[in-house]
Amino acid sequence: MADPITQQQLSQIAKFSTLHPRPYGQKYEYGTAGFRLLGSLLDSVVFRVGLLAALRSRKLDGETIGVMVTASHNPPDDNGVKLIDPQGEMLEASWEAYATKFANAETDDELTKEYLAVAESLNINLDSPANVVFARDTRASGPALVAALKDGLAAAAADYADYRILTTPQLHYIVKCINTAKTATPYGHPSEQGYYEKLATAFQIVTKGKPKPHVITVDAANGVGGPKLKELARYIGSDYLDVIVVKDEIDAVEKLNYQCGADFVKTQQKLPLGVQPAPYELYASLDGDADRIVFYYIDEAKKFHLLDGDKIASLAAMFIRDLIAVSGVDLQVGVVQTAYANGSSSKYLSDILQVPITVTRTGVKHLHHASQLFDVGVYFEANGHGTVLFSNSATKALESFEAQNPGQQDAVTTLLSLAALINQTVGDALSDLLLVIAILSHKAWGPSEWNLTYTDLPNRLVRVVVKDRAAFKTEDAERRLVEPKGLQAQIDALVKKYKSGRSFVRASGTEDAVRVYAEAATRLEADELAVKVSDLLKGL
Ligand SMILES: CC(=O)N[C@H]1[C@@H](OP(=O)(O)O)O[C@H](CO)[C@@H](O)[C@@H]1O
Ligand SMILES: [Mg+2]
Repeated sequence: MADPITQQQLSQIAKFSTLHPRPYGQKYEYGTAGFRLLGSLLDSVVFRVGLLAALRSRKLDGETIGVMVTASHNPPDDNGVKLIDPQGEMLEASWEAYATKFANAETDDELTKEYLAVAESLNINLDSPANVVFARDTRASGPALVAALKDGLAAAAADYADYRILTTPQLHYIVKCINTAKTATPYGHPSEQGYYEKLATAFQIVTKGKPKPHVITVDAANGVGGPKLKELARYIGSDYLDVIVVKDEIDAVEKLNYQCGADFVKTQQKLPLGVQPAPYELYASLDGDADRIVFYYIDEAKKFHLLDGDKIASLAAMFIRDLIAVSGVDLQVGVVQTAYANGSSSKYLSDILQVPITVTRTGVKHLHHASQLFDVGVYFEANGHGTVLFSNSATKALESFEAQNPGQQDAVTTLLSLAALINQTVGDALSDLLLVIAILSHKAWGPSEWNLTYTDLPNRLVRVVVKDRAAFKTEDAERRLVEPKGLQAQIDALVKKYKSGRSFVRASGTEDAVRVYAEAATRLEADELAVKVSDLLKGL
C-alpha cells in the first residue's frame, strides 16, 4: 500500500485526468520534436506531460524542467509540446518512452499506474520538490493547452512558473539560467529581459568599432519571433543595428507560417509571399517558434540565392577559426553536419578551412552532443537549425589567457562575447541572426560575398511513400542502406554515373515516408539522379 502522500497524489491525478480525456483510439508518440499534431487532439497529452515534467524534476533533485507548447513551422491548427532538461538541452532520450507511455495510457487508472511505475522503477520520492517552467508560441490553441498543463502540474504537486509567450530558445535559455543561478558560472538572468540584455550587450561588444551593419529585413513567419525580435532590436539600439521585421501579424493566426518563414523558403527555394527584395540586400526568414533561420538575397537579374544552415555553419567556422588563430589560444573549432549537408560545404570546410567535420544522424540532439566534443563546436542542419557551443574548458582558457598584444586581446574579447551572443542551449534564430550580422560587419561583406565562399552543388530532396519505412535500415550516419538488402548496391551503381554525384535514402523520423537526397554537378543531373533513385523504391 502506497504512503499517504503518494496516495493523495495518485487520487489527484486520477481526479484531474477525468477533465482531460484521451481521444478514443488516438495514438501518440514523443518524436524528434516532442508531440506534434492537431491542437484539438493534444489536451490529454499536455496534461500528462505536466505529470512527467514533475517526475523528471523530482528525479533530478528538484532542478527546473521546461515545457514548451509550440508546433514550430507546422500549420496554424497544429500544436505540440516538448520537454527541456535542466541545462536547456532536449529531454534525455530514455525519457521519451515514458512520455509516449503516459500519452497512450487508455484510462485514468492506467495513467496513475504508469506514473507510479516510473516513480518506483527510478526511485523517485514523490514527496520531494518539483519545479517546472513553461511558455507557448502564438497559436490559438495555446492558452487552453497551457490550462491543461497547469492541471497536470497541480495534480502532481509541482511548483511552476508561467513565462507566457516566448520563442522556444528563450525558454531553453531561462531553464539554463534558473539551474545555473547558484553555480560559479550562472548563465544569465532567468527572464525575457535578461535574455535581451545578454544578447544586446554581447552584440554591442562584438561589433564595436566596426561599420554599422547594413539594414536587414526579417520575415518572422507571422509567429512569436516577430515581436521578440523587435524587442531585442530595441535593447540593441539603432546606433548598432537596423532591422525591419515583416510577416509579423501574430494576431492573424491563420497566417502563421503561411507561404513564409524559414521552412517555406528553404523547401520551396523561393521568396516569402509578397516580399520584394532590393538586389544584394540581406534578408532572413525565421520559423514559427524562432529556432530556425535562413538568409537570402536576389541579384540584379532577380535570381534568388539561398544562404542556408550549411552556409551559416561555414561562415561561423571560418570566423571563429581565424579569431582563434589571431588570439594564439590553443583551441580547436570543429563542425558537425548531417548527410543532408551540401557536398560543397563539406569540401570547403575540410579542404579550404581545414576544420574537422563529424557527421551524425539527422536530428539536432545528435548534432548537439557531437559538437560538445570540440573546444568550439559549430553545428547546423541545412534547414537552418543550429548553434555554436563553447566548451567550459575553452571558455576558461580564453578567460585566463594573457594576451601579448592588442590584436590578441581583441580576438579573445570577441571570442568570449561570441560565447555570450550565441545561445549555448539550442539553435536560436535571433541569436544566429545577430551572429551572422556581426560576422558580415567584421568582414565588411554583403550577402553575395558570403555566398562566394563556395557554390552549392545542385541538389534535390524527394519524399517517397513506401509500404513500411521501418524496413529501411542505415549505417554510416544514415549515408548507406543496410536493408532492404541489395538496394545500396543499386544506388551506388547509379551514383557512379554522375559527376560529383551523391545520393542516399533514409526513413524520415517525423513523417511516414522515406527521403531520397541527390546532388550532382548540374541541376539536370541532380534531378535525374533523384528520380532514378526514387524509381528503385517503386513497389517497396
Ligand atoms: C531532411 C530534413 O530536413 N529533415 C528534418 C526532419 O527530419 P526527418 O527525420 O527527415 O523527417 O525534421 C527534423 C525535426 O524537425 C529535422 O531535424 C530534420 O532536419
Ligand atoms: Mg522551430
